[in-house]
Amino acid sequence: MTPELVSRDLPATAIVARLRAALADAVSERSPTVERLAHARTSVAFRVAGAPDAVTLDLGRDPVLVEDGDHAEIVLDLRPQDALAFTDGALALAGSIITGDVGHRGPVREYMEVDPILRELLRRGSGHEGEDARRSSCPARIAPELLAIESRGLQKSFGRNRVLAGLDVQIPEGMISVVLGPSGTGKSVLLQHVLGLLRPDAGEVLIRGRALSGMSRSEIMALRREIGVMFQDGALFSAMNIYDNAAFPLRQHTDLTEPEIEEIVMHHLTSVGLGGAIDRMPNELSGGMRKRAGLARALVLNAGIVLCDEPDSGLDPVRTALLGELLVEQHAEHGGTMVVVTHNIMLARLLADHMTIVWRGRVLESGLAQDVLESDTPFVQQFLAGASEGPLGMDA
Ligand SMILES: Nc1ncnc2c1ncn2[C@@H]1O[C@H](COP(=O)(O)OP(=O)(O)OP(=O)(O)O)[C@@H](O)[C@H]1O
Repeated sequence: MTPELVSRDLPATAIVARLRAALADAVSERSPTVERLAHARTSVAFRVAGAPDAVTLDLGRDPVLVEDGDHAEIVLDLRPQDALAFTDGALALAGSIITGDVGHRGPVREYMEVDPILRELLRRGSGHEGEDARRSSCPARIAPELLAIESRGLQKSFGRNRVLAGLDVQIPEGMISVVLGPSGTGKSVLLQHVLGLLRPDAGEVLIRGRALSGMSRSEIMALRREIGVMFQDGALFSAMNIYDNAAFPLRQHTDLTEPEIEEIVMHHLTSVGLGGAIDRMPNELSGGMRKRAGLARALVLNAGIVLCDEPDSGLDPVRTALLGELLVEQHAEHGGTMVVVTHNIMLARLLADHMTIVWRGRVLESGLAQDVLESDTPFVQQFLAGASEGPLGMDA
């Protein structure tokens, strides 16, 4: 690779051709490693084995060579739905996303398997049908270093009500992951375990590879700062206006000055369409507005993981779709890992890069959304169709 590999002046088609070549090169004989940025959605750095330098490919500016061992990234400022346009050379590339720290080095293929954009680039760029088919099959298990959240054999009962029955969930870093399941199947209980609000009867939860069970109370409190939560009902403080609700986490967890807080809060409230409603009290808002205020509050700390518990509850289908689009937009802007818990299949289809179907406290199916949606497994088909006939019964 050379510094001329990608340049802003190149036409999109040339950028695509060069990037494809670089990616193809990267997963073949040179066997480089990829550096994953913990908070970035599509930032990837290639380090070519044996080369003295790492190459930074930043499509928003000229590429830069950095010294071996330094921070380096390739930044593709693309949303998943733009990946096809990008590979067709029809999309002009702009901007960049550079956030977080290098979190992992490993074979680029591992990263590729959980990053929908890289997968698509490589799949379409390879030109080998057989290889395409192999690459598009979702790995049964994702490398632990690439997971934002993992639950292993999680069990939880309330009295005689067994809610989680050995739940193995894998939430990959950097995507919108939807945990889909019918009411009462234990999705919210899972989120409470992730936040350290409930202790499992057996099994464990790991956040970015760290087991919650091994953490002290203060470490769990610190961890919660890394996790933004959009609660089911918005969970706004009724005595505070919208501005103060959104400012609350910043006032509680940071030393920022009020002007700095104002800048952040106004940015987020404006981006969720509430810039004109900052003085309103929660009871003066519609259900959809309360959700959006809750989302803004979940985002202000720029947490690497955002959990959204039933964001569609109480919303009609149109408002649900609008909120879904807002979540996709916000994720594209801020990156990170977004976990959406819902029983709404329409919302899941709209949002999910990755999907986990939970049934009776166990995982039925998990993988990249396109693979899960196309699964021919009878119980997944029945679940996605919402059909009463099939292997899933009341007592399944
Ligand atoms: N703190 C608790 N004490 C006792 N039972 C609980 C507690 N929390 C949850 N449960 C029970 O656990 C089961 C699963 O609840 P959970 O809220 O996780 O379901 P869910 O999948 O999120 O469903 P929904 O879509 O309705 O929110 C329910 O039977 C619920 O009554």
